[in-house]
Amino acid sequence: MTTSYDTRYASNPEAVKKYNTAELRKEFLIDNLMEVGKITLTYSHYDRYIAGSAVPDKPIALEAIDPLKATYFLERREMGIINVGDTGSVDVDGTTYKLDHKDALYIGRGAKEVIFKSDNPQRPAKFYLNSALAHTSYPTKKVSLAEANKLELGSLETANHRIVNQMIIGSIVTTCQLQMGMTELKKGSVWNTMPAHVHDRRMEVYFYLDVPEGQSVCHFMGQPQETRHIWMQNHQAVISPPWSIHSGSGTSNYTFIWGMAGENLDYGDMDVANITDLR
Ligand SMILES: O=C[C@H](O)[C@@H](O)CC(=O)C(=O)O
Ligand SMILES: [Zn+2]
Repeated sequence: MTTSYDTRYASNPEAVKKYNTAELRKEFLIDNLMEVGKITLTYSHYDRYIAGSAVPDKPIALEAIDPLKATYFLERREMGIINVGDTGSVDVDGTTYKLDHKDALYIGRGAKEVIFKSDNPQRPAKFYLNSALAHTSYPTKKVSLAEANKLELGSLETANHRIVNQMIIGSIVTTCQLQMGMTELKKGSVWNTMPAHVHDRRMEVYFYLDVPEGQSVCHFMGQPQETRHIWMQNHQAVISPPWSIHSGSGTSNYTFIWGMAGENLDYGDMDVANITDLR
């Protein structure tokens, strides 16, 4: 089996208050990404968002999984892809999109045949995948890291100097629900998304990468006055419910990919939690 999936139901913040470490990780952590020769997917019932990966040692086709009850994966969905490995390509209904390290691809609803390939199977492409429901079909488009809309946030003094690369975002690609990008922390900065925020109208998934060997990222989640943490390793992802903050602090600098979907497409529509009010 090249494709496997795992289902995560939505949980109530009142129930999550009582979770121990193992329960919290089982519910929110995605720790089976980037397996060579496989497509691994997590289907979250928050906005029916799917996060996963495809690492082709030989060409791998995207197949519909049972919970979609669809004849092909993108029958009612759109997809965003960011390559965090070596150069590869994605064939979408016969058109080849070459993706270098950190390039993104948006695929609109209705694409029937999606095939993942690596240029060199010894050094495979590592495609991180996010997918949301789509009400209509918008054109497929590649977005390189150079084409991203860049926001410089934070400062070295507060250990959160970082560049937010907005890649799959309104001004660059038209999507139904999906927004994706990659935030790179500068050397000496370890905090992401601080001050933290929630957006109850959108769920979000964070995928951590560029975490050096022997280092980790401590990811903070929960309602702003009821936070919990999940220690995360390189190439792991975490589901952020709409009611949760999503912020992290690393033992070094690192990068992460954020992806979200829900009620609106307004990136700046966040409810920021004051740092001194966090509990
Ligand atoms: O809703 C937006 C997302 O949480 C991220 O884009 C935030 C982020 O990359 C950062 O502050 O570093
Ligand atoms: Zn957010």
